[in-house]
Amino acid sequence: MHNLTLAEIARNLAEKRFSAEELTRTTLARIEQLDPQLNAFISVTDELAIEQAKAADARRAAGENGVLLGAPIGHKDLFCTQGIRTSCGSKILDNFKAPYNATVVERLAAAGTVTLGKLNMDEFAMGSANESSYYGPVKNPWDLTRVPGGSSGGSAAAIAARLLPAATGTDTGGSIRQPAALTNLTGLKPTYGRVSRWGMVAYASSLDQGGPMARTAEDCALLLSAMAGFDAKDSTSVDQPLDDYLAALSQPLAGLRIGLPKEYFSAGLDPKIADAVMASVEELKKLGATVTEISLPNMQHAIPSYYVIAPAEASSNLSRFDGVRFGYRCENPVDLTDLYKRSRAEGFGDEVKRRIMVGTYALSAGYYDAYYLKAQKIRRLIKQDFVAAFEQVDVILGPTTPNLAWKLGEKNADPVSAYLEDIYTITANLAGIPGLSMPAGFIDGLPVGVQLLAPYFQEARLLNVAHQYQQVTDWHMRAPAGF
Ligand SMILES: NC(=O)C[C@H](N)C(=O)O
Repeated sequence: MHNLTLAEIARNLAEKRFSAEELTRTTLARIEQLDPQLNAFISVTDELAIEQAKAADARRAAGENGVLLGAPIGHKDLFCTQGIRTSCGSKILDNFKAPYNATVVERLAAAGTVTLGKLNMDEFAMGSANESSYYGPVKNPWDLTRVPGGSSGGSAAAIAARLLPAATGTDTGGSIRQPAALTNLTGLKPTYGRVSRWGMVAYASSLDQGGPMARTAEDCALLLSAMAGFDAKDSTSVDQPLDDYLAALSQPLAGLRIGLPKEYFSAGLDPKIADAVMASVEELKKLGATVTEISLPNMQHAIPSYYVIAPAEASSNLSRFDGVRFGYRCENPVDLTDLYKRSRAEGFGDEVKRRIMVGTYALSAGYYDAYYLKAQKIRRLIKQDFVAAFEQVDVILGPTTPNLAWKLGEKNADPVSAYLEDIYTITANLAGIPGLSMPAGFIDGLPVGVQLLAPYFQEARLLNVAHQYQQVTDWHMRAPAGF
């Protein structure tokens, strides 16, 4: 059962080969048996899962047949779940039980999904290795001595190890696509505004976007269809009708114009990854795509501008965690200032503190123009690069990451080396365009991801290209040994 995709589960449930409750109990047993090796779950919500599974079976018995009815999923632990711990991977929210459900959680529950748990993540989604979590690092099922990527590393590890067929993630600067690449998954960051951010603990509000992670593009299409859409509770949600993501999957690729940005293949990219990416291009050509070299000249400024904008927004967003209203409070404060200071000093981890300091500095009087404003101007240039490129091509293709999954602890001494892992992914966040990572091969037993980028609101196109590629390749079907 554990190797089934969401689409296959839907067929089996419809044919009554097993019930949602049976599937849920089997999945819970597998999580209990195997998760200790991975640390992918912060909370396993077994009672809720059984309750939701029974409800899904009852809805099916009453004649409903939604594709996600009874589908097991997990949520990254920054989506608020009513009455259930929503920790954001941080000590400061370790005791926080959300009083309401995030829109994404609410919509997926209404579609009949069964929530098996809340998934580990980098603290406040800050990281690319899932090592900054208060609950300890997550291990990559392809090699337990390596990182799964981050910040949605728990979601990635759980799906790759077949503990779940699919999960939610969020992507502020690559956090869905980079862990998907490092664990052999398909992960989609939708256009900014396509998926509601209401009830998602905010990191960098102008960049954060929730999205699906699964093994196949088809499963991502199934999840996105339920997650996405206008939400009046999120002021940046865009009121535009959803495309039919499932119908789009079967479009032939004949005539598809692919752009390869020369900046994505320059120094810094592992040459073996470059070879795997070019092999995927050859497959797409066989499906009728044409290929042109393009340029995204401002890409080199993406990391510096992201690491001003994201910490600046984080320093503002995280000011609400003060020991008074939410979460952790220090013991025996002598006065209010002491309460603030010690609650935050004891509650936040090192990476979060580093970013709060950088962000506060960048926003402080006298430095705002030099850093934040300049970074915003660069952001505009990056967006214009994409707009110009998409006049020539339909999708942009390149590596998702410059390296394969690295050893746990390897980049801890030098945070900037981890920041550089986001080099190919964060431009999509800065511009707000959608991006997808799909499995494209292995090097020394470790997965390689290929990234596809498309114009605003063309998630259907990304899913279509990935699905067609997955019809002629089987990388996405490979499972790690031992899982
Ligand atoms: N949240 C993300 O998208 C991850 C990114 N590596 C960051 O640390 O900001």
